[in-house]
Amino acid sequence: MTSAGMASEMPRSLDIVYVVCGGLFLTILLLALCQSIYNIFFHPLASYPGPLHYRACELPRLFQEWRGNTVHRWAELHDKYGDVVRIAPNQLSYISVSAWRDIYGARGTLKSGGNEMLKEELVFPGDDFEFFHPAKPMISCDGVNHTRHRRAVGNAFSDRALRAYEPVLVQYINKMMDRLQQHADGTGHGSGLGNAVNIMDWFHFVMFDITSALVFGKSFGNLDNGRYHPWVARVFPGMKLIAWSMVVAAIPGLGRLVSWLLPKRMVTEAKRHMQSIVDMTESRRTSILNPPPHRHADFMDYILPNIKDGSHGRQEQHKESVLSTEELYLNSQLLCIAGSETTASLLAGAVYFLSRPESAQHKDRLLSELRDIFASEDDITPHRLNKAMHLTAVLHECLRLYPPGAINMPRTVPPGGASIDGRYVPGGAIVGIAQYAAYRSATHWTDPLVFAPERWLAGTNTGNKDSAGDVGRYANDRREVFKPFSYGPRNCIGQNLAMAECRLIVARLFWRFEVEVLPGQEDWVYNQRTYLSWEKPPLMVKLRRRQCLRRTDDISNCAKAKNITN
Ligand code: HEM
Repeated sequence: MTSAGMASEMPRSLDIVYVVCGGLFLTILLLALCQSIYNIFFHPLASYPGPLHYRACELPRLFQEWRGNTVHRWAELHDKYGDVVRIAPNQLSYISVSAWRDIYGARGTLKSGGNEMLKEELVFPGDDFEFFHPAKPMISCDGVNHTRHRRAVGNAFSDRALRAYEPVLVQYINKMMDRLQQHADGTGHGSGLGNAVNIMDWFHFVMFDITSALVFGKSFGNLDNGRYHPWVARVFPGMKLIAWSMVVAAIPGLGRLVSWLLPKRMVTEAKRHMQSIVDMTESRRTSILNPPPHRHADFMDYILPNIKDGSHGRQEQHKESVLSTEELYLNSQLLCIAGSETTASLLAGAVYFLSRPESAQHKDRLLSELRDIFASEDDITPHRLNKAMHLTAVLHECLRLYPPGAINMPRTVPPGGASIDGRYVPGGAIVGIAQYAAYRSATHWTDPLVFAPERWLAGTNTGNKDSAGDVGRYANDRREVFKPFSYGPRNCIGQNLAMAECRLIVARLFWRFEVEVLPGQEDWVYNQRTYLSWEKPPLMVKLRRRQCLRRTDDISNCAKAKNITN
């Protein structure tokens, strides 16, 4: 072919490319339009309310997930549309009391003829992050396996077991208090400068240390070193990565692509992260043969008798309380993260809310309650803290305004469909409760945005005005909607432990220190994004040792002493 001929061929082939691409683009656009019209007018969920673009296509929800803005956005939508909102073509979000029972309540497994809601699994782009397939941790396995997991792990959370763990809690909380004391005295090192401390870090340190001590019999050593153990440090970016991966995997075709494009370094890191869990679990397992002196009680005392190598997948064992070694590893990892990150959020919430100027009366009331029960800080024990009703009310109020499990916990409606809130929802739809929205909805709460621990004491009080305010004002609050540890067979297995840990830490922290949140953090809880859990920025506080550390100290002298030291 001559060069002139080639030149005339080139534009013609370019034209063809343009026409094909243009045609393809128009076809995709047309298909998307048809799909959107179907979603809006003919989809089985078409009669549910929600913004037009959310009902039409999946992208607005995915966009919010990517931004980590779902909890705030769903709260706005519930304020506008009511108890149920269609947040995506096939997805409903609820905030009503009865939806808790309908979605998360026991309904019998599909296998046994029941119609349980199916737990949405985390969908990763590719198989690189699926360790020990087909084994799964208890939080994401199917209903039948889940019963087996709960039986195998349940005894580790009995009242008797929790009492056996008390020395572990006290040991690590003492360590944290000592380190914070150094900061208050201006001699501290590690996460903080002088008496200004990033308390968020210290809450992560203490919670990951306690939980690792309970899972592996040995802590991560965050408190000793005053910094994050590398395993813990990788948890937070890891959660963001998983949240983003789930967004990408939800777009057809993109999941595989991203799995190919993911830097190999990330996959290697994830493998190394899991390998550390395997090593630590195995080290705890072999320590049975040669137990260290003064070994403390831990979860494994109760779980290890239920581990049988190679048991996974054997049908007859579904009914028993037997786990495979792989399931043990996956549950160890789950316990480490679920037991630490959540409690650290609650503790930070408590510091934030109690330190606000308008909360002074709640803090005073908390201190006087503690002084009524205990003579000194050394007297404060987890068991005796059960009596501290105001302290529990404070923690409930923090869980309401800043629930650690804020994101919707999705479930898939089983094939036959189900009735939720008295309305039929077809099989395959994804449903969930928006806790953050439910706990700040004016339809459920009086003064929903006000931090008012007394609302939790209303049931035990006649509504008289007392030093903490008018408790009767909150008599009509719908406290039944408040389930920060979820509900039903898959609720939080660690809730009693979590409350015991947080009661002990908050009581001792406020007993010993004046805690002041430094200026510029007034919106600390309100501006956070969520990637599976809250993405918590530093919470800078100033700590000052109180002058009155025993019940017998005269409170009026304390006030004077405080003014002098300030
Ligand atoms: C304030 C602290 C905590 C909060 C608010 C909390 C909240 C929750 C919620 C909402 C769930 C249900 C998740 C879902 O259905 O997807 C859950 C499950 C779970 N939590 Fe907690 N949690 C806390 C502390 C703990 C602690 C201390 C542990 C253990 C040491 C723990 C271990 C677990 C486990 C293993 C599950 C999965 C249970 C199952 O699937 O059967 N959590 N938690």
